[in-house]
Amino acid sequence: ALLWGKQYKNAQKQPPGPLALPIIGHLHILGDLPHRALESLAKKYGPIMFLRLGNVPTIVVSSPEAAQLFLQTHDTVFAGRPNVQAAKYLSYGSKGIAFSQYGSYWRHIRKLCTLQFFTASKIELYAPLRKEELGLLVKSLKRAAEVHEVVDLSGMVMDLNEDITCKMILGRSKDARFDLKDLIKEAMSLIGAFNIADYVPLLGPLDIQGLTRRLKKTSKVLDEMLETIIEEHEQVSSVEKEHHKDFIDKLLSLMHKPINSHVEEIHVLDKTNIKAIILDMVAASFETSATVIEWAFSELLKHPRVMKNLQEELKSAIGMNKMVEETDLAKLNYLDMVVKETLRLHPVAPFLVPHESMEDIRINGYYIKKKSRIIVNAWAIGRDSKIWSENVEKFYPERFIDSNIDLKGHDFQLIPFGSGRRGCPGLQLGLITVKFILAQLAHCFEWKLPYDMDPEDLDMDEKFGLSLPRAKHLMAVPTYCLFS
Ligand code: HEM
Repeated sequence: ALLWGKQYKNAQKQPPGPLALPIIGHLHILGDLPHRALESLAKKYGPIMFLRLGNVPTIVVSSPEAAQLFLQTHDTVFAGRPNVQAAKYLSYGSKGIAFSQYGSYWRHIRKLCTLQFFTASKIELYAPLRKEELGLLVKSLKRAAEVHEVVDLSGMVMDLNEDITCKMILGRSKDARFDLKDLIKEAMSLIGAFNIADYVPLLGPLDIQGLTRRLKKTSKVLDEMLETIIEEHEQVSSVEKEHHKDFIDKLLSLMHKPINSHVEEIHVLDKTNIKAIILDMVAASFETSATVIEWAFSELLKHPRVMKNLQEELKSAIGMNKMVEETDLAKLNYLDMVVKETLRLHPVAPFLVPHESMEDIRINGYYIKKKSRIIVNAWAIGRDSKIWSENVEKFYPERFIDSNIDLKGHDFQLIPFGSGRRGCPGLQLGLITVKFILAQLAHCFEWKLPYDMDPEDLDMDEKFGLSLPRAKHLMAVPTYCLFS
C-alpha cells in the first residue's frame, strides 16, 4: 500500500513552484508587471512552473522547448480558452473567436474571418485603404513639421489604425459618437487583468479591484455602438448592398441560419454572436499593430544608429523622390530585422492569450490537470540570455543577420503571434500594416526627441494588460525629408 501511495504521488507530481498562500495562492506575487515577476520566478523554478492563482491551477511556460511542448506537441490538449469574466462581458459569453471554446463553433467562425480578411487576396484588397489612410497621416505630419511641432506619435499611429480598422471591419469611417480607441484600450487592459472573480469566485461579488464595474461599463457602451452599427447596416436597402457588401452585411446575411450543416452540432448565429465576432476582430486588430509601431519608434529614437541604418536602406531601395509602396516591403531586409527585434523585446501580448488544458495530461513527468490555466511568457522567452546571448537587453536588429528565425510560430524562441491552432490568424495582415507604416514614417521624416532630450533618457516603461503598450505616449519632432 505504501508503494502504491508513492506511485500515486508520483503520478500526481506537479511542476515546481513557490509556496502558496491560503485562498489567494500566488495571486499576490503578480504585481503591476506580471510578465517581469513571472520571469524572475521562472529563473528559480524552471521553464515549466506551477502556480495556484486562487483556485485555478496555472502552468507558466518560459522557454522555447516548453512552449513547443504546449503549443505544438500537445496543441490539441491546450487549445482551450478559460471561461473568464472579461469574456462574459466583452465577448457576449465567449462567442467571439479569441475566447470561444475549442471546437466546431470556433473552427467555423475562425474560417469565416480568415476568408474575409486573412487570405493573400483579401490582404491585397485592403491595400488601397491602408495607402490612403497612411497618406493622410503623412500629410498632417508634414504640416506639423513645417512649424516644428512636437507630435504625439503614439496617439497618431493609434488614430491611423483606428481609421483603417473601422473602414475594413465595420465598413465605415469612425463614429465620433463613440471613443472606440479608448474603449478598446480599456477592454485590453481589462481582459489582461488578473481578476479575482476568475480565481476566487467566492470573492467575486465584492469586486475588490473594481474590475467588474469597469467591465459592465465598457461592455454597455460597446454594445450601444455595435447595435448602432448593425442597425445602420440593416437600414441600407438590399439593392444598394448588392454593390458593396462588407463584413457586417455578410454576418447579417448569415443570421438565424446554420453556419454548418454536416457536423454533429449545428451552430446558428444570432445577433449576440455577430456582435461578439465583430468586437473580437476589432479588438484584435486595433491596438496590436499600433503598439508594435510605437515600440519600434521608441527603440529607433533611442538608438539613432539603427534609425540611420533603416533610413539608408529605404533611401537606396526606394530613393528620396517617392514614398514607400507595400510592394517595396519584400526588399527591405533591415526593416524586417527591426520588426523582429521589436517583437522580441516588446511582444504585444506578453502572455499571448491564456490557454486552458482540455484533458488531464503528463508532460516531462509532471501531471497537469484538466482546466489548468496555461500562461506562455513570450516576453520572458524573448529576453532569455541562454537563447539570445549576453546582449539580450540590447536592441540590436543585426542579431537576425544570417538567421532564418521567422515570426510564423515554428521558431519557438520568437513567438509574438503565438503558435499552433490558436496562433494569430492576423499575422500577415498585422506584419504588412506594421512594416508599411513604419517604413513610410521613417522614410518621409527625420525624427528627433523633443526638447533636445538625450536618446538614452527616453523611458521605456510599460503598462500591463492583454497587450503591453508604452506607459506614456511617445512624443517626437518630425522633419520632412523627401524631395517630392
Ligand atoms: C502585429 C500585430 C499582431 C500581433 C503581435 C498579434 C498577436 C496575437 C497573439 C499573441 C494571439 C494569441 C495567440 C495564442 O493564444 O496562442 C493572437 C490571437 C488572435 N489575433 Fe492577433 N496579433 C496581431 C494582429 C492581429 C490582427 C491585425 C488581427 C485581425 C484583424 C488579429 C486577430 C487575432 C485573432 C482573431 C486572434 C484569436 C485567435 C484564436 O483564439 O483562435 N491579430 N494575436
